Amino acid sequence: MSGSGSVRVLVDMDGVLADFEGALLRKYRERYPGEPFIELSERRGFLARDQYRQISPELGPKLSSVYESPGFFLDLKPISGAIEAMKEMSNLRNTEVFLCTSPILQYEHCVQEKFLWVEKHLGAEFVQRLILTRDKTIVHADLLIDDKDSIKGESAEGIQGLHASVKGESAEGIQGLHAPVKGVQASPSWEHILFTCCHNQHLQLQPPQRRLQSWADDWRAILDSKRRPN
Ligand SMILES: O=c1ccn([C@H]2C[C@H](O)[C@@H](COP(=O)(O)O)O2)c(=O)[nH]1
Ligand SMILES: [Mg+2]
Repeated sequence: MSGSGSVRVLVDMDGVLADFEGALLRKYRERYPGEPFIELSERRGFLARDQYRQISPELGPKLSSVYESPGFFLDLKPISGAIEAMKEMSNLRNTEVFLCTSPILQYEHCVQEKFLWVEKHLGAEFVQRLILTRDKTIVHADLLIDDKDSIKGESAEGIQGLHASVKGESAEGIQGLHAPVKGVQASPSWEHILFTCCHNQHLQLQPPQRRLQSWADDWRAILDSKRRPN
């Protein structure tokens, strides 16, 4: 992947650099004080909206109205140690750092606010390193540090996932939409490092899958493990 001794790292934003879950719970409770809520220690599954929907169908849209509101993404607080780690990481020799984040489909505020958040907390030089994509599997790197437990996309694995989820469509239609592109690799180039977040902390990883418990954990050793000797 990267040259001898060098490493390219993708770092996710929500749940890794920015405290999405903490802000979501706090602002949801402010907006809907009488409604049931889920303590962060009880969160399960990547999409908070889905867990709220299981309590009651109308809670899903109520929850998403919070992160679709102007100012939500810009106001997110940095996760402890994240800013310091990013600055140190980007100053390491032979180390390329990119931010890689998926905007919500109601992108009106989210997209601009993600750029503004990066400039505010990390500085203008990191704005140049910001990748917004709904499919992280097609971005080439050695590592992806991300709190989402299952990252799917247009890799072969992702295509199978899409086929399985598009029930009732003819095979022809699915192939037309998601035909594998000649020469495209069958799986992402990066190793996914699961960043611990309230919604994934209970998950038991299967070796060789690895976690980063927090920014106080040894992220330097994880980067070094991907460096090829000179
Ligand atoms: O219930 C939820 C929880 C999260 N999201 C959105 C919010 C973020 O924009 C993305 C996550 O992006 P990552 O780059 O994977 O961190 O998911 C949501 O829509 N609903
Ligand atoms: Mg995330």
